[in-house]
Amino acid sequence: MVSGTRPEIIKLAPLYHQLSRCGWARVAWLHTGQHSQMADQILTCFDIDPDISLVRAGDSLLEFGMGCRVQLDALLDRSPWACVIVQGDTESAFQGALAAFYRQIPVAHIEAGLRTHNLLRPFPEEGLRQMIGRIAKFHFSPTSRSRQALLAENVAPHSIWTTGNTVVDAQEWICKRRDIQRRATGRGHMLVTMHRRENWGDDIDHVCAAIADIAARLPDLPVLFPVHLNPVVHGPVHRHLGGLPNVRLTQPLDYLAMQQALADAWLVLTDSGGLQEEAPTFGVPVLVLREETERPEVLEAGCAMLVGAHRQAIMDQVLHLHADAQAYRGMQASVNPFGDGKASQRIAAHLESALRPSRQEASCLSGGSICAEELA
Ligand SMILES: CC(=O)N[C@@H]1[C@@H](OP(=O)(O)OP(=O)(O)OC[C@H]2O[C@@H](n3ccc(=O)[nH]c3=O)[C@H](O)[C@@H]2O)O[C@H](CO)[C@@H](O)[C@@H]1O
Repeated sequence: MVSGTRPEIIKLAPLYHQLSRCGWARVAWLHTGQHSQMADQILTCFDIDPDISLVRAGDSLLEFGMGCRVQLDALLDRSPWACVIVQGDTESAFQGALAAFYRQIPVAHIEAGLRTHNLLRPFPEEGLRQMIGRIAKFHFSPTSRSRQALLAENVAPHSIWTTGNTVVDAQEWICKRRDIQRRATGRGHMLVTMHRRENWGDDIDHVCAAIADIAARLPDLPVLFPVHLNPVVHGPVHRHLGGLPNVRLTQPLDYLAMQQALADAWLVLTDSGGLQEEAPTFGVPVLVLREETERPEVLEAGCAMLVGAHRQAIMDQVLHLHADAQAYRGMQASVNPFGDGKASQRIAAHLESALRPSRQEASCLSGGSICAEELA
């Protein structure tokens, strides 16, 4: 399993534990180092100690990607890997898939088929996810819509399984173990996160201006903003919002704290894919700080709305939901449209049926009595 960023670790962790328990497979967790501090928090949260950690070859995405490719190829050459599992749309996922593809090792793509069909938004994730979809052998799509997107790209139907998103499995995993439930009295806070590349620059300024407007108009509404460590985000957010009495800027939260923050939220403002999928678990409405989403299911379920990075649109929607209790209730999801918490079980079962050696092969592999001719 090859991953490197916070969201990948969260969405691969349930599958890692599922496969580690099943007995028919030996699973290795490879961390690429794309995220460091944010990744360490999450790995600890999910009791995962990587079997292999790459050395990050540089700060730019180019240097990182090149370093990944060289190290991954050497590692894949060393052992007879049956499959490389990647998740989503990051550089780590793409490099893991590409290195496996060049060695003709089957690639299993988790969260396959999400599309905005706009290669510039999100950039470069939309392109990376499509390219992984081109070279993967096993496609695990969260919803029927993502399955349809793969079929429209001529991905073979028998190589696609619709399983739900493992993000809901991860929530269930942590909520059971750490007793996450709503503890806020009263309305709760407005939770804000931003990190997407296409929002960098003016868009961050516009969103921060909207949050400052809201903080001034609704002084009794606490705002919680865990600020992504990337300096392109961290700088402007602290410049615009630092020092406002009802806006709390924090370090990125560990996963446990983030789920508790979601459970206690009145409203979520985010450009995060994962948060669009997680908020419905707690029935919290989402205003998506993007022009499009590869999660239209959340819009169709009525529990999220696109507001882009438009200062006035963000302000209007927040004030509307704050004033109109009926409109707010209409956005509170009753079920999560992205999954039922059993996606990792389904994925593990499909991988077993596709990869587990037959009895004969297993015997031959272990040097047993059955010989190669019988296998032939
Ligand atoms: C285009 C797009 O949408 N791509 C997505 C992107 O992931 P994302 O947009 O969801 O990224 P983030 O928002 O960084 O992560 C979110 C997770 O992090 C937790 N979190 C957040 C803040 C914090 O302070 N503490 C935390 O614990 C939070 O609960 C959630 O689970 O890449 C993934 C990998 O390829 C893809 O799967 C995924 O489609």
